Amino acid sequence: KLFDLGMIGIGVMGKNLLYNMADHGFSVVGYNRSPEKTAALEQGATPNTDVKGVNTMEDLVKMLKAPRKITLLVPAGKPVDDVVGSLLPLLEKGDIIIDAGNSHYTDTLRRVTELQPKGIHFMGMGVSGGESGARLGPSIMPGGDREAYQHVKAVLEAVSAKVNGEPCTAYMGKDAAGHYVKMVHNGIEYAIMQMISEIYDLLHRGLGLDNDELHEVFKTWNEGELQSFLVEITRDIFLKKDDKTGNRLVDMVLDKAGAKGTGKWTSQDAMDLPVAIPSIDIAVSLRTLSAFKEERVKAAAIYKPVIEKIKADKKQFIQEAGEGLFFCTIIAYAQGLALLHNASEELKMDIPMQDVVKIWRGGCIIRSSLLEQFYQAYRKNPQLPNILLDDQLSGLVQSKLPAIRAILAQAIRSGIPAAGLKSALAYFEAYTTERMPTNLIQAQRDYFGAHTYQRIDEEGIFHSEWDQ
Ligand SMILES: O=C(O)[C@H](O)[C@@H](O)[C@H](O)[C@H](O)COP(=O)(O)O
Repeated sequence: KLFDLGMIGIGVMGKNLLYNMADHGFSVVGYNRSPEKTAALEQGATPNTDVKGVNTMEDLVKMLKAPRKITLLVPAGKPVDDVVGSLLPLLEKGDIIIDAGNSHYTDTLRRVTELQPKGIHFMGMGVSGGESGARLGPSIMPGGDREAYQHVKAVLEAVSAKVNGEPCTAYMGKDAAGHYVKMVHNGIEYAIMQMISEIYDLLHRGLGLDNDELHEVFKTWNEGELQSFLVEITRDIFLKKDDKTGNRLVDMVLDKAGAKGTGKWTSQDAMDLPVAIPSIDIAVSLRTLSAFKEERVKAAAIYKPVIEKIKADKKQFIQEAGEGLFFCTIIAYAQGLALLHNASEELKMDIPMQDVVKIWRGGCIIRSSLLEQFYQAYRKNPQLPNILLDDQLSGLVQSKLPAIRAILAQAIRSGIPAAGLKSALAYFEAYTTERMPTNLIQAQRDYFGAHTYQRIDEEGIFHSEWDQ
């Protein structure tokens, strides 16, 4: 008997994705050196589904139908190269390796190029949705060789989340497009999480809402235009009790944010392209700053910051905070999607933007009701360089301006950082400014470094002796 698919890396994500495939009628083989792990894999499978565990790669390869389709869910970097290195001698022309981990797209590009001459298809595939997503329906972002994609299209569509019956997976483009799209997905995730945490700070330290009130606010927001996975889990987080102390667990969590790298990669790549994504950059930086806990405590002791309580009408401020978050969330997506649009052109990946936002409507961490509106915008204009240029969305964004300005004015008066929210408004105001003050920067650069400048009234490159 030959099996449909193989999985190398049966940790939580790998195992859950494998079970999801089996639950949709595919026969799957999971590889792990440890017989205990593979035995546990078989035992944990849904009864009457076709799950097999093996302890050698030889056995894995021998048991697969041609062309072999082997998914890797191992840590990014060297572990992926090690597995590919062990697999290669066992594979035949036409076989397909799918890296479903959070690999850096340049590694994927290298692997695609290295394996092509050997006739082995290497696909980089983003999988979003965490452990439960992998098990019940993630958003899946496959990229690479289109012919290879045709061989896995059916299983990916079967296991992915569904929105209006449509699968949250589609071909993301050439080469490393799948991992590039996933990287930017995570960059946007960082920005939105940062913005939600700042709104929490304004409502909690500023307006004085307690966890029950915060729960109610996010519960209401999740029933409206802010409906999204991140607002939904935030709603639930405020109610979670700490078994140890009886306090709310969120209050017991240390304010040092972790980061596994995808957010940083997004910022690094945007700087290189270049495309401006300040709200993602600031989210990465503030995770970094949060890790300097000891220094922050010292600084707080020196400056003794006093948070001035927000005295605004509670109901109205909460309303404005919701609209402000909505505004900033759109800006976070706008920056990430603009990066994807430009990177697709620069790296010749032909990323179908309307499919990106379509498959982000469900299953992934940044899924939200907003994605449907972005989908409509790209359907109208697949080459839209920035969603802020869409006439439908521009009206929506414009309508939230008074609210974001009102809450940021309060934030500044209160002494609450809100750097992510501020970056979103600043980006919007700069992006919608016909004449930025950068003429002065050009003058300064030419003054101290003869870096030249262009004129508004004449073609050409100019230099002036500014001190004469
Ligand atoms: O889409 C997802 O399912 C998540 O984004 C997933 O990929 C992972 O949870 C992040 O990589 C965490 O990233 P940080 O550790 O950098 O926050």
